[in-house]
Amino acid sequence: MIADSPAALPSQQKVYDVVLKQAALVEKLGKLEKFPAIPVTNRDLLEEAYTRCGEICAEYAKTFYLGTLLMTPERRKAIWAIYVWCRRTDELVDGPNAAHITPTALDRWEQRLEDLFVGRPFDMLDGALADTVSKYPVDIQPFRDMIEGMRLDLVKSRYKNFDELYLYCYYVAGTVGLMSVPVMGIAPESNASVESVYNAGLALGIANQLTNILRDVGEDAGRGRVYLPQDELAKFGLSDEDIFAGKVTNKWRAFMKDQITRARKFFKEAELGVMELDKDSRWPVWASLLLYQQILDSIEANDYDNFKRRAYVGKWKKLVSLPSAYVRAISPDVSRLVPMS
Ligand SMILES: CC(C)=CCC/C(C)=C/CC/C(C)=C/CC/C(C)=C/[C@@H]1[C@@H](COP(=O)(O)OP(=O)(O)O)[C@]1(C)CC/C=C(\C)CC/C=C(\C)CCC=C(C)C
Ligand SMILES: [Mn+2]
Repeated sequence: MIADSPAALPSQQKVYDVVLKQAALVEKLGKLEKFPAIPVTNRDLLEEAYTRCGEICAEYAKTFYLGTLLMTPERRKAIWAIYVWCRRTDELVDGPNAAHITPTALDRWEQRLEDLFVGRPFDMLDGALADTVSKYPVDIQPFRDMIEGMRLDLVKSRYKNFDELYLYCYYVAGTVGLMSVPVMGIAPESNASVESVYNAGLALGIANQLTNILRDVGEDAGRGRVYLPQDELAKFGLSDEDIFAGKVTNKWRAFMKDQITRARKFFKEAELGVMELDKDSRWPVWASLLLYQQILDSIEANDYDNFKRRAYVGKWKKLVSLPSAYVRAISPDVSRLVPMS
């Protein structure tokens, strides 16, 4: 779906404005690493902060961490800093203290974000991100929007239609694509327009989140949450009651096939952009794309029982995917995205 086409959903058009703003920032400031870094008074402390970010990343996302080791040291540190900020943001609503999180706490977290973007970090992990955003053309809006997604999670547990769900997926995951592309960099030989590459990054976030949602249907239902479009459930003769009953019926299988097809379309859209990224950034992206896609295969292999069986990608399959991602990352390819005008 071309987000600026008349057929696009209102939420897709709204999100596309953020893509355009981010792309304009990159074009205005140059594609990469042209920023003077904010003066850092204690370089050792900053290095320590980045090291800690790397450790957290390795602890929570081992495969992804391995992928980042192929990136240049500067980019890898920046991606770790972004990862840690995202992880901490998600932990606010999903972590051990989630029951105590109020909108005011999220407002405070957002104030910390605003502060770090102007070079006033609250703690050392914020300090790493402050350094990153001073070096790369990263816009603050996707970060604000991720917090908005967490706000939504505090008050909303049903999604009327895909338009509403798309916006949620953008907030909590599409934003990650928009935060990461400026660091990963667009290949100097790429003929694609900046916004088409950002759009592909956004699509990867959306695809990942749709996959997350489909994998976690049973777990989310256990928390009283249904992250599925209510109108589409109704179209298949299903309702919340069926989700809470957790029985795999033919109606459920048909509904799930439809949802999986949609998630795969977003993965396809994302694939087009990976080859436009800087060469040394492609491998971790391919790896995450291939691994996440396999979760959809696993749901199918479980005969669509995402109520009681958790779809996962086994160690062996993960291992096999890594060289395959590597081969894709190094193979020469011609641009298939919208060329620069
Ligand atoms: C051109 C092109 C294709 C560029 C690639 C752009 C790119 C790097 C996109 C990354 C997409 C990505 C990994 C999105 C993350 C989606 C995700 C899993 C979001 C999760 C949200 C909340 O979901 P929920 O609570 O339902 O799920 P859990 O049960 O908690 O799992 C998140 C947890 C939000 C927080 C996100 C992160 C911690 C991941 C942040 C990742 C990075 C900054 C690194 C991304 C880089 C690579 C190489 C994958
Ligand atoms: Mn979470």
